[in-house]
Amino acid sequence: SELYHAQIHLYKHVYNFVSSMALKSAMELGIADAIHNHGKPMTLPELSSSLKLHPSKVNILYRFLRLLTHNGFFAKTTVKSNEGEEETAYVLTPSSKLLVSGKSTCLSSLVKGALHPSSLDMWGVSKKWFHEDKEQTLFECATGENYWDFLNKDSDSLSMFQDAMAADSRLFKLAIQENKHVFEGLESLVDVAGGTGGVAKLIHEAFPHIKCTVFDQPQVVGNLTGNENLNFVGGDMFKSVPSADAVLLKWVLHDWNDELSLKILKNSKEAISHKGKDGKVIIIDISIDENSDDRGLTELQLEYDVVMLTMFLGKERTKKEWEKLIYDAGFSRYKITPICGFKSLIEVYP
Ligand SMILES: OCc1ccc2c(c1)OC[C@]1(O)c3cc4c(cc3O[C@H]21)OCO4
Repeated sequence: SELYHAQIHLYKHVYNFVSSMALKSAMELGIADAIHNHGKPMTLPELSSSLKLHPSKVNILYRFLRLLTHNGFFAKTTVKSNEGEEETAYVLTPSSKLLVSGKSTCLSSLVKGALHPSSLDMWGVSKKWFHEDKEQTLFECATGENYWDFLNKDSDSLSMFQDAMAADSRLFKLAIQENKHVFEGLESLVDVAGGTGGVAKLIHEAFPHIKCTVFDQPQVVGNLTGNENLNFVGGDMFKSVPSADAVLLKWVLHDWNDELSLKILKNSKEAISHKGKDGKVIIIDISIDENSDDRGLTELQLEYDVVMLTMFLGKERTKKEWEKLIYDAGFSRYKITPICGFKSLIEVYP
């Protein structure tokens, strides 16, 4: 009946957080690493002892694994025990392979950061946030400070955040390999808000002749040293951007509203102005396709939009919104290419 399905729909959304927290627990316990290192399907007792859990926790581990297996993070098979009996054993799936540490595809630090209390606790004041007249993020409403100020004053949170960004950047390696043409012909590139240089290092590896500059706030790049073709420059992207043949803006503009994004794009346009028509700005961000029939992808993109809104007063943009922003910044042409996962690569030309 309609009432039955409406209840399932509502209750499922109430308890989605349990699936998020079960995933977080799997990451914290290192379940994916244990199964990966076991080298073959792993039974529950083998997994429990590998995780050094107290025997009383074996059934708790089973209940978490049952939910995570149902959600596609593990799969069940059977193995023969020494006595020749069939035993249930667990194997990794493509999703839990993203939790195997040490691999370039490991996203554990993103799971840790995105599900850290500093990202969740703010939701306790959402009603107050909706009813106040101040324009501030939910994070500021809850903590009294801007998220970036919070990161810059708490080195553990800053390194947790940077580890998360670096994890996502490592996956960007696949995008670079699939889109070499975007970087060919460039002699220099400045990675704006490039943090600790994760992306610049990937570009430098793939294109050693490109002179890469990582540009971020002084307290982020201050004590970082590069090499002959990879250097770090401190500054304020809202004032000016160091000049180069190309400016890279990966996961930056979605942190900022249109007015501030326009400022960053105009400064980026200035930075490539010496290259005339050959200069370009490369934006890596979500481009929401409202006509997409991939409801799961759109749900993730709209969830990211609310995360950016509540933490940065930022936004994820639709294709039309990107077009308006790009033209308002004075650029003449752009090209959007979907890249690995849920983001797009937008080449913008003066
Ligand atoms: O554009 C930058 C950018 C890109 C992604 C994310 C950002 C900001 O903040 C929200 C987020 O969900 C988040 C919050 C975090 C974190 C990672 C993390 O990933 C997500 O580590 C600590 O807190």
